[in-house]
Amino acid sequence: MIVLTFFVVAVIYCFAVLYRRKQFVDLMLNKFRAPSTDPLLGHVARIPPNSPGIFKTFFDSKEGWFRKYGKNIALIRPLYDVQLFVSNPADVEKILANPNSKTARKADSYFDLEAWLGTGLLLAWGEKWFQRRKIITPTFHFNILEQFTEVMSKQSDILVQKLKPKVNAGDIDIYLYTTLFALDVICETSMGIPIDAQSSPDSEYVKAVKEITLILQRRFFSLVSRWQFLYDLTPDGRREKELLKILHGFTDSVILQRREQLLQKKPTDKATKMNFLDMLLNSTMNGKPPSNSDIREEVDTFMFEGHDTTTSGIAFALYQLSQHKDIQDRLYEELADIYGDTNHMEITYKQLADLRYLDMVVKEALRIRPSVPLIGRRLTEDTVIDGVNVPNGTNIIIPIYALHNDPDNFPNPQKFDPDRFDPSQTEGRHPFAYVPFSAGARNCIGQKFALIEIKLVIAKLIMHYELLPATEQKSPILQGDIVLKSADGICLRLAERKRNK
Ligand code: HEM
Repeated sequence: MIVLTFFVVAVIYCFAVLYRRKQFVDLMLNKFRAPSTDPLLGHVARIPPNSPGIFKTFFDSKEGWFRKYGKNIALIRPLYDVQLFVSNPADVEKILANPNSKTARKADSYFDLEAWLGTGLLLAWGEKWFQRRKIITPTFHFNILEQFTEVMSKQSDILVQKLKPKVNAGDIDIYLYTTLFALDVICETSMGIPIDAQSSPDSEYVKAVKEITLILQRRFFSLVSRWQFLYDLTPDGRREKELLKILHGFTDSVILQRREQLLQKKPTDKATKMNFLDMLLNSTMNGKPPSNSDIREEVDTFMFEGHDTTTSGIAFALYQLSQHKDIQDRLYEELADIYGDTNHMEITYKQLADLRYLDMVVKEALRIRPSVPLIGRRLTEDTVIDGVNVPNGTNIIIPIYALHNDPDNFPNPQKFDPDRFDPSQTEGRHPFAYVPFSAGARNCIGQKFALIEIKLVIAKLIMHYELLPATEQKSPILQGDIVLKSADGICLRLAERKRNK
């Protein structure tokens, strides 16, 4: 009898919750435009079950939902779960620049990442986030970035050498090269551990990151993923566990090596004396040394955020240059004016600031193909969006890709045009129309680091090689697996740079 009563109460409770959620869905659909929904599956029934299909559904420049339904859309996931997509710059500003945003929670969907990244800086919120950000911020001080530039330069030279055999050798997938380069950079700079990924290209870690990000994207739309015990029984759930062993095993080994080096007081080299990992190992959290799991969650966060994002930024920028000879020539001229025709150029941190056209090229590359296509927040207070009072607790997704490719913000958005970022043309643009690194208190802590890395490697490659369009691939098939990627690689051809100076 007790069991039966419990069962009946539980069923009534579930129905009451669903009823309340349905009422909220109806309210949101009344206020925000969206395609028609299935009663149980919401919009998932209308979205193809594969990564490029999902991306196209939302972001296609002609047929995508943001073109059809406007800037702010209510997406309904199974069981009446509302995710409000907001891409009106004024509304984006309200969410990202909210003075309370330091305690802002990330959207619920981020917590699918928790098994991998723990509650490190990306997922943390409130006091924990505040303390961690304070400890980690000095890692990106000017003096340290200046030292990191030497490592980035060295790794760029290695990349140039690795690409030599590919000159006049047909199409290559440049993504495969930039991902190893970025992994080497993050390990040697932030962790103080050189891993030589560029010399051993079959990195298990890189493959595992690729696969887990795909799985996590599928999880966002899956019905069972809401219940961990059910999700664990699915093929994706089981595979995720195997991948986590590889990912955590890798970061554990990096931490261990660095601990041993520090104990023996033998820093690997001058350039990596002070780094992110040392800063963490020497820090105190709540008056105590950080535990192994405190350190690992931050290392996992940095390894992922610090390599997958820059990989995408570099690869898509090189792709755009291969497609636009005029822009590439102008960039080469700017570099050649400073470095002449030397193959052995050393670009310093200070010089990078003077390369204005390079800066515009990189900004435009991150506009048209932002490495992080979506970010999310959970409202911590009622907020008026588009004139509608959206209640505390609502999940908001900011589709950076849609914002950057909206003709109202950037006319003719599909055109790659670095001149958009000439200071004469940026006047009057809403400051929140362009947010590749997000904005506000929870912006990207690695922004400066990333920009140096991207600029340096592009400059070195352009000085050595001419980038030409691929013969086979028409245009990369985009997919947003947390970080923007391409289903069929990012292809181009290389030729020896013809010196004209
Ligand atoms: C092109 C390169 C990069 C892009 C486009 C990028 C973009 C972003 C964006 C959009 C966010 C906000 C995420 C959110 O709101 O959920 C973010 C956060 C973050 N990024 Fe980056 N990122 C890049 C490179 C890096 C690098 C190189 C590092 C580390 C060395 C890094 C570390 C982080 C961390 C730790 C956070 C969380 C910050 C916080 O919440 O306090 N990122 N990044």
